[in-house]
Amino acid sequence: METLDRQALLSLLKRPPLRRLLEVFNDGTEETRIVGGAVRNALLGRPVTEVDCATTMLPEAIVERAKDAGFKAVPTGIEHGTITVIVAGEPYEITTLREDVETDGRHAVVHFGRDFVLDARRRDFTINALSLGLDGRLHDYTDGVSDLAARRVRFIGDPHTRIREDYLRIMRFFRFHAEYAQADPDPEGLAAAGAERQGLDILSKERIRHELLKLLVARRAQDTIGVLAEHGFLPWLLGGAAEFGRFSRVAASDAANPVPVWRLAALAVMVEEDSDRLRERLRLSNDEHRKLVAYARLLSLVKTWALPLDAASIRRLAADHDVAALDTVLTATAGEPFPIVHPGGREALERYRTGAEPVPVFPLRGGDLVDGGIPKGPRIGELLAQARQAWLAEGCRTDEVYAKDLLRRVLEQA
Ligand SMILES: Nc1ccn([C@@H]2O[C@H](COP(=O)(O)OP(=O)(O)OP(=O)(O)O)[C@@H](O)[C@H]2O)c(=O)n1
Repeated sequence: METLDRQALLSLLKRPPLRRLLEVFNDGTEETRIVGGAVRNALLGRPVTEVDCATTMLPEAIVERAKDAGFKAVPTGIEHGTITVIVAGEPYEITTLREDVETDGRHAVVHFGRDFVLDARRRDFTINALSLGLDGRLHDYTDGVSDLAARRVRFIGDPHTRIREDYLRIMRFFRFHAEYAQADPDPEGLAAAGAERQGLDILSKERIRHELLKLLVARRAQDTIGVLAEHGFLPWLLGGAAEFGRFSRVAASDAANPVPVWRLAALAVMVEEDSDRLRERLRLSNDEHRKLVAYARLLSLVKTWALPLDAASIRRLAADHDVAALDTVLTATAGEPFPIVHPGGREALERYRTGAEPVPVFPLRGGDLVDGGIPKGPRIGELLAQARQAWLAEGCRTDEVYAKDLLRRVLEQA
């Protein structure tokens, strides 16, 4: 059992805007507490960036009281009873206590209540159901404290029932496990997640995307993605094959600054078509899609590169492609027979990746050709493209002598 940070928990109540908020929303009749992630993270001694509160007050009354106290109130999820109250520039979500009685696996029709116990029991995991009162009392109705101390993620009550209320909880189970747990996933939760996984199909792509990208960069993503691979979840989530070994190598090397899209590339992109499928399946942005395509192209390129990748090859690849994509490809494939990367190539890549050496930039512009007497028009683009190929083949030099000579050759040829 690890210790929990009670001091950090109580210091939440010392934050002046939060304290002020709780004082306004607690009186003899109404009660408001800090709930969920803020309590969990404070007890773990982790940073608390968002604070959610639960209250016995109804949404309209929250708005009215906030205004009386001079706080701004924005109804951000009024149908679920959520109002964002802004105190000294800091936003807090205050939600009326609820009991979700009707669910269809995606949405809940909310019934407001006044009972903190019922509100805790309708939540997903025991570690997410803790609440803290203004008086400093920690309320634990679901054994969340002992699970938190044991770094264990468990559903509240019957996992099947909790999952059927919202199938996204399958993803959340793995995401929270990867972020907070220590040992293997809770066997009951894992078995239920496997049995209910077909329900993921009814969820919106945006919700899956959100949880999957968070899971990919969670603290113990490597182990947890390994569990998903072992239990056959990955084809289900990704719609195609997965390369766990490549993911694992990237996750081991980028831990200080993980980027979800590169981890996704390593895990799920083998050929360019995978990028298109993932864009559709996970509603990726154009920029994310572009990165997956860059990864796919580099992967096929370096695997068939005729020579071992030395500093000159890396210089050329870096000049012509996305450096982060190149870095991810070479890290991902490091345990494979191809490509062969020379130490000099690795060092060069490291210099480009960290910015210690600038990535070479093609030194000619259309204007240089126009100044040299070529008429404006499509021919300029063609000549520049040819010159660029020559520049790449000749070592991507950027000095003035070379640039002038290149321009001279282009003009002669035209
Ligand atoms: N499908 C869901 C989503 C959320 N919750 C509850 O709503 C709270 C807030 O959800 P969310 O903001 O997603 O999680 P946090 O705990 O705040 O953690 P994080 O910020 O890492 O997402 C959770 O603690 C959990 O109690 C739930 O029971 N079922």
